[in-house]
Amino acid sequence: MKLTMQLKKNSYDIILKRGCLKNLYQFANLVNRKVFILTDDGVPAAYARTIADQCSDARIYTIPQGEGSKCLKVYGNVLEAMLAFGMSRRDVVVAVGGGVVGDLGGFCAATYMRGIDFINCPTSTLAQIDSSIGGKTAIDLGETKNIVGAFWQPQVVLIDPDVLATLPRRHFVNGLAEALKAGIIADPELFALFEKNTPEEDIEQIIYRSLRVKKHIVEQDEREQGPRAALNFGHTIGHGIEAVKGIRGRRKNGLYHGECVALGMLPMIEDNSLVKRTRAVMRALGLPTRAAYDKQKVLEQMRHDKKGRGDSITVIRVPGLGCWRADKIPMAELPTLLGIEEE
Ligand SMILES: O=C(O)C(=O)C[C@@H](O)[C@H](O)[C@H](O)COP(=O)(O)O
Repeated sequence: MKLTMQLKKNSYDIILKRGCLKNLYQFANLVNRKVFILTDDGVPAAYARTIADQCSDARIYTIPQGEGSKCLKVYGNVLEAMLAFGMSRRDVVVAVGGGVVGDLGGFCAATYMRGIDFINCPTSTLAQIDSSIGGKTAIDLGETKNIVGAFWQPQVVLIDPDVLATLPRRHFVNGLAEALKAGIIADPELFALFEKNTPEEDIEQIIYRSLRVKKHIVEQDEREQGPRAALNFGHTIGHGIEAVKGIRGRRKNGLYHGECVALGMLPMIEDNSLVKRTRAVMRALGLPTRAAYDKQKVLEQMRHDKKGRGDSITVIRVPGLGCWRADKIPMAELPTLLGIEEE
């Protein structure tokens, strides 16, 4: 299956095909240029080697697995390794890994020599379903998520669902939260696939339909000036919980990104019967539907959300399945969203 992200001069193909990693050379120029392959130590090394074998001059650089690598220090280390490899403006960065590798690799490509080519080969459910397309690249500052970054679209995205077979179950399910998000805001049939509760069997359809939702929204609003904010459904509270509970991979008992997004979506659904159905899907998948966290601290984090403007913030609400609404609310109303009672 192929989708094309139509963004005028930034357009690119998204290839979704079992076994496609070994065919990257068919979609991108990997010879007569340096190819810097970024991966992490949780990704089977064979995937990066499969890419390297198709290049005339490749360097594999492996970072520690986990959100902790989306930081200034690792970002600097990667840039230094790119410079030491002798990379020029005509060379390319290939990310082979999950959301962390893609976000960091994309940001390195966006900023090295003011921007060089970037290719994304996502290997986690979350990255295949969501973060590998759309051009958001970023690192964190301390606990504040994605606060330093750039919009930098890839040249091509190669999605091989076969690689998901090596993921631990919890990691696999984590990414499905973003697909559930896409279904809730824009694709009732995708939501129905989740109610069937056979995600392994339906994974290609789940990935395809989620990417289609995201593509459609990004094409209307590449730089999140308007409707792209819909993709942030669940993230205002989700990023806050992530910062406070700690993200798994950075903190031992932390939660994964998708798990936090799942928790963040529930309070934003206005239709009670949809809340019940969503909760049932989440339980069946093994996503959390409740968690204990310090609400005041989460609130503090929510004030840093990129959808905030001074005293107000835009939040995404879902009035019913397949639709959404952006509401600009005063920051003072955020406590109510978290169920914090006014004094
Ligand atoms: O691509 C987008 O736009 C999204 O909001 C997708 C999100 O699922 C994703 O987690 C994104 O990285 C969050 O972006 P941020 O702007 O809230 O940092």
